[in-house]
Amino acid sequence: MPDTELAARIKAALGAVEIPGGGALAGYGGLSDIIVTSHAVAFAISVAPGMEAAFGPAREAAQKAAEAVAEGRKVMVSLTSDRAPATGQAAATGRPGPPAKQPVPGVRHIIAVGSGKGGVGKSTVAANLALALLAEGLKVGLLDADLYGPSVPRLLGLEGKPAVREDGIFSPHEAHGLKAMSIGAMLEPGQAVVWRGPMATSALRQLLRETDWGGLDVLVVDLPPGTGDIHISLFQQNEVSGAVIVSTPQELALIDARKAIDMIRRMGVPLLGLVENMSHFIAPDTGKRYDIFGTGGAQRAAADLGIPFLGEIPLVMSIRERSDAGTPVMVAEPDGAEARAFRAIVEKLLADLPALKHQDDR
Ligand SMILES: Nc1ncnc2c1ncn2[C@@H]1O[C@H](COP(=O)(O)OP(=O)(O)OP(=O)(O)O)[C@@H](O)[C@H]1O
Repeated sequence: MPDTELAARIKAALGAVEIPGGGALAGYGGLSDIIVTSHAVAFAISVAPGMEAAFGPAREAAQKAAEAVAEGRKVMVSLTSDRAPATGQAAATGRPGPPAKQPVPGVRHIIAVGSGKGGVGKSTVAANLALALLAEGLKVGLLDADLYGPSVPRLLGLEGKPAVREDGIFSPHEAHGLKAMSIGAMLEPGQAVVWRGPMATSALRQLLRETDWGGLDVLVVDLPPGTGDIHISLFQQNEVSGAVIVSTPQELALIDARKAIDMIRRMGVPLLGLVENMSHFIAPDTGKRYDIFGTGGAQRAAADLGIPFLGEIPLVMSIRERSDAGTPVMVAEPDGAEARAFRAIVEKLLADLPALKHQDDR
């Protein structure tokens, strides 16, 4: 059935969902467009501040009504208000504050990997760092939250969509020893642009919290480039142990990286450090190093910003070729120089965050 037809059927089903104050959800002005992909259905209900709890039952009823006609697709209904509800101390003082941070079930630590701009190799670094953590004997997952360019399926060679259990919980893909989920599995090519704001954050929440991670020591989250709704939602709603920023040596990328770093700082998430990717070129025939972009830019920037410099990854054809073939260099050439560079970064991370290794800290 064409997507628009299914969207119309879902809207019709929402005609039976009552909203507070009377009337049906289908005719409510705060109901967003209904997005239908081959695997998922998503829509948002936006309510006045303070009305979130009152709309809770309507949201649940909407979820059930949509599921009944969604032909097996995962249904994501988000409830949003213009202002975050007041909680904790903020509530006591009458001031609005962000919702409390929550641990993710089945996950001890989250490490977010971000970048100022796209195309700097953030996903490549995230996947190889996840594999280097795995090589340290940790149980590791990789969540691709890069809505605008999900690349984890290509990097890890994932095929098809993740299985959904009867209770609606995702069973993640398993690849190279990692548990992996990608927001890409929920999207049609070219559809990312419509998944803005509440819909994107709702997708992230469900991927995080409605996946059977099965007891991970660390979940590496590949963020979209820059700063946006996904970042705010991840950092505000979840306990994140730290963030790694990936940058290329070019100054422009570093300026963008500074913005991302400032934002992470403001959100109170520990900055684990900066990784310089594509830092220099190694000639495949002679093994000679060429500093094509100049040297030390990221290292100086890290020092200026007062965050650790975690290390540099060379620009090498094999990293690209291995990634495109679905077998990251950490798996394909575990003893090579590039894999050693990723392992060295992970050693620094573990030294700075020893709790990652200690299983009994929660
Ligand atoms: N060190 C490297 N050497 C060679 N090629 C690399 C290296 N790092 C990444 N690449 C290649 O650069 C391209 C972009 O990498 P990747 O998708 O990881 O970047 P990204 O920052 O996550 O991009 P986006 O923001 O679009 O998701 C890919 O083709 C990847 O294989």
